Amino acid sequence: RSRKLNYKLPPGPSILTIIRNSLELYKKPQQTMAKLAKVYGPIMRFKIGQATTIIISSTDATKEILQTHDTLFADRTNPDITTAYNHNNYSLVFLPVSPLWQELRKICHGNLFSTKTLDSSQDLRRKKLHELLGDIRQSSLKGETVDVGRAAFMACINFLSYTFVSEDFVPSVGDGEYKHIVGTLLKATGTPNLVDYFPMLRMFDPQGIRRHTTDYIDKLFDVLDPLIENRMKMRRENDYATNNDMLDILLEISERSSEKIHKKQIKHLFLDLLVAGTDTTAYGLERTMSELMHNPEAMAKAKKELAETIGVGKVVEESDVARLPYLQAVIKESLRMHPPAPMLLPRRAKRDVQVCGYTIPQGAQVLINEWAIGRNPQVWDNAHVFSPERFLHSDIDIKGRHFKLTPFGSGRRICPGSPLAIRMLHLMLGSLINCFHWKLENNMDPKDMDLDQSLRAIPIPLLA
Ligand code: HEM
Repeated sequence: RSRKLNYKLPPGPSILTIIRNSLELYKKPQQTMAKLAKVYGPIMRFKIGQATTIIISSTDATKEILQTHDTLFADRTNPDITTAYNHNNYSLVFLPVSPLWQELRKICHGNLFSTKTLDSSQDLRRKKLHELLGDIRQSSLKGETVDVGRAAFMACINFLSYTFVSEDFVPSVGDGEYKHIVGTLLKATGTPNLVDYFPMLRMFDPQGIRRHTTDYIDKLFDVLDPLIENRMKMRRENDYATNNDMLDILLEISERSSEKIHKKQIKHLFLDLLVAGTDTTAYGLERTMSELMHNPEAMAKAKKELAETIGVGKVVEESDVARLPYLQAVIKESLRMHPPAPMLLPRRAKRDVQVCGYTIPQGAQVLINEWAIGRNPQVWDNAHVFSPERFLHSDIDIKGRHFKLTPFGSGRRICPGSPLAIRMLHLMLGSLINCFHWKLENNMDPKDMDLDQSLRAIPIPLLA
């Protein structure tokens, strides 16, 4: 009897249902999966070609996967695209748990994203923040509309490139082109690739996804290669003074022990960090600004807190954030309703694993529908209402310990960049609303906003 129960597979839609919903699945995957989960349950199986995917939208199952059985789900599925440039052999995001992956995680945790390192690189981000605010001030003087998503994207690239190499990538590649490169890489990672479902098509690369990706990685490496070479040369000079950036830290580790990390791994690591960190953080910022504009009461409270704590018109410092509990609650609430990685990143079952009474088969790809959990009325009171207050007297955090809110994942593969992402989000959001008043383009009423659309708004400066 129990044996039979042990081998129960999760239910799931038939191939016909999948085909019928394919356009919607492609355009709004997390919403469509949430709708299907209402019919098939919170542990749902999709089988297309040779690939089995399990979609999870319950907190219990999330906890079992990310905590109880973390070691059995710690590898990722490797989409064909990651084989471009042999990235799969170096990638922190896609390597299976292995000595190299462990070394890279250790470097991230102990060096790149440690509190000490991030504290000592704050000046670099402060400089970039002032530039962002300067650009917005220029727009405000001309009464120009700001495309908030685009401004956020460019700011995140600059924040990251400065934190990584103390230089802007943008001038070397050209502003629009960089967005295009990262945008294309991200789109390619998110585009369903026939090869992943039907591996025999691999040699034909029918959608050209691997080909395109290789071209774009090429462009990014054309920027990174000379940057790294140049720094290596400079470091050999006697009077070299460190930049306090991540490239120096990585080269120092490499000089001490080249088997830990070498030049090629450094550029693959930067590729991962840029692709994983830019769009997610920019999306988080844009959606939070949209929610605040749509909810004037929450905006007023956040502004009041800033005015009382640091003074109107002042730029937020990283050290101010601990004294801004409402701003922190706003960001948590936005990550609940608009997780930038709505299905987290895929995990892979190492062997058959029992989860909440079902067997997840070995090799299955497992996706957690974070978006559906964040909007589930059985998990959250007034799940569809933006209410930062829910976090004010609650111990729920975003560190992967509370399985109803894991926008950065949890367990061994939890996002290593979250300490930097959280700093960037608070700095940018706090300063944008403390230094400017914002109104929607064309006098649009905030009540009529479509919160999934890009945000276009006009800044009006607030003087210190
Ligand atoms: C709001 C911004 C961000 C969100 C919501 C986010 C979310 C995530 C999620 C959900 C995962 C998968 C976790 C899991 O499997 O349990 C992840 C992994 C990762 N993230 Fe982030 N991330 C953000 C920003 C960043 C930044 C700024 C960086 C680096 C600069 C970064 C680097 C990475 C890397 C390298 C991984 C792969 C780790 C591994 O597989 O071992 N992320 N992120």
